[in-house]
Amino acid sequence: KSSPVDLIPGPPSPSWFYGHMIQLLLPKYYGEYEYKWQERYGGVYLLKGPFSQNRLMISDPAALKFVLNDTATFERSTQQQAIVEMLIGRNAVFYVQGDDHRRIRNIMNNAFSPSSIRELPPIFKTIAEKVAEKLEAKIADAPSQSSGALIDIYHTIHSATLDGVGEGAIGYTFDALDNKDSVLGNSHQNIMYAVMINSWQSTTTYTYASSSSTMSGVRTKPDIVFEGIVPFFNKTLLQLAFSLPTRAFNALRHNRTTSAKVSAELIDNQVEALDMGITTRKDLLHVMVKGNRSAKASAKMSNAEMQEQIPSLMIAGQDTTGNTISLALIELGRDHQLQDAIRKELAEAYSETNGNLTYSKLESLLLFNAFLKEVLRLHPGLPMSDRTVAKDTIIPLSRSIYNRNGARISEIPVSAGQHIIVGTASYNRLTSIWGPDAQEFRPSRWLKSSHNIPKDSFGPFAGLATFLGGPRTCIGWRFALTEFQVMLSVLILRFRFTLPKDSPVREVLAVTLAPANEKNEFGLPLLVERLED
Ligand code: HEM
Repeated sequence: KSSPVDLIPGPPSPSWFYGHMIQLLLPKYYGEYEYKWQERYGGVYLLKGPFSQNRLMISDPAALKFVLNDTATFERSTQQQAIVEMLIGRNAVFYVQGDDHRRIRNIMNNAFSPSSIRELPPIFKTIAEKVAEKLEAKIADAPSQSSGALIDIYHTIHSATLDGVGEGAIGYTFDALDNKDSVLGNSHQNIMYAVMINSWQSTTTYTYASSSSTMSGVRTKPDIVFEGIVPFFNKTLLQLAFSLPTRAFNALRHNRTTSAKVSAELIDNQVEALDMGITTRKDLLHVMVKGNRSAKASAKMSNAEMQEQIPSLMIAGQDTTGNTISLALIELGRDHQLQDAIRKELAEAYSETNGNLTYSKLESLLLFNAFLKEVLRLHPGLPMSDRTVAKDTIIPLSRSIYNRNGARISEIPVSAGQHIIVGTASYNRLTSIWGPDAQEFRPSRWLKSSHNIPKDSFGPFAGLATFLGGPRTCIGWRFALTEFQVMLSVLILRFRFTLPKDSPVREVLAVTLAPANEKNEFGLPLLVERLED
């Protein structure tokens, strides 16, 4: 059956079976094809999914804003929903829709407000100090007597962000940096690898304790085909698939049971503490439970709902932040001049405040924050998302395009069922917004007084699509930013990072954007040198 989007131009499909999905999801480095397509076709073009299904790729600002603001018409895609349901359940904030979503977000938004986030820097600082100690220990162990060593920092950073989301968001101590095993940590790590590697055929379960081993993290061809097939599954078939006795599904089931149990305990502890009059905890779950108690009955979350937000926050908050910090260190490791300038700004602030870099002080650092914005622009943790059109509608464009018949169009009709790719990374590189040097990493662009946030921009931060926008905006963007500021400031003040000249590291898509070597193993070897105090 022909569809109105058939007339939208796009690159020729290399395969009926895979469509463009191998090029889009599994290129040698992320964006190898996508950014060229964008250059050629602009802010909206047509791609093919598995079995040549139409997939409308959108990075046009007006179109994206329209799609993201109307969550009733543009729902999270069937595939995304199926995966969230398997991983967490139907109460997860990612899964719920409409009034339930609004009610749950209201209670959660309160917990993620600036006043709660302001309390987090000391928590992040303790974690960052532990990272620094680990790096120092590795430098001390290095065979050469120099002040530096080649260290794969990837897993240390990931443990740090697991600890960060544990202590900052859900009030749980993973002690991942101390290589401690924790029930929730083990289980969480297993499913993340199960999902990221090869969700449906994984023969290995990884234990958190051995997470320093490297592993392949990108999606395989069967995953992509599976993703294409999921929309054709009905609920019964999906549930049947979920009960298959493969290791990956075992890990998923095990994790759901474990995290439900631990989450229930965490909430009980919070309630108990509140009953005893303890209201001084700083983690966001504390604020959530407190807010929920005082909310009126119709606005409350049930216990079952509250429980599913705990694994939701863990899944959303660890890899995204861990990878972004790693990718930020790559940029610093490539450019010592920039690194030195940021270090100078940080050192001045550090001495002015006697080493107490508060939330407001960190917010005031111009170059450091320009750098973070540029990292979030070019390395968005989730470089794309999906939506499914729930009812026929017309998407406006900020720039008209020519359709396949040569007619100029400034809007695109779409039918129910149409799959849309939300091109976050592509939007962040639009030359119409960011200028002719949009592809270049240049933090100074944010320092120009003439730099304007684009008029069609959306989203909570700096006109970037990185945290998306509309009612489903990333709830954790301020949490993430504060964590980056604190962790990176501690590390930059103490160490100099260098990316080796022949480094094979590149950016790949493994649900989130991650650094990987030529064998698709996650990792980031950097030369780390201890600086004089
Ligand atoms: C650099 C770090 C991060 C990036 C790039 C990021 C990006 C995103 C994006 C793109 C979405 C929307 C997904 C979609 O609807 O398709 C999202 C949603 C979400 N994020 Fe983040 N995120 C980050 C960090 C965090 C952190 C630290 C937390 C929590 C501690 C968090 C919690 C969430 C939650 C709960 C949602 C679901 C919101 C909803 O559907 O209402 N994120 N994030």
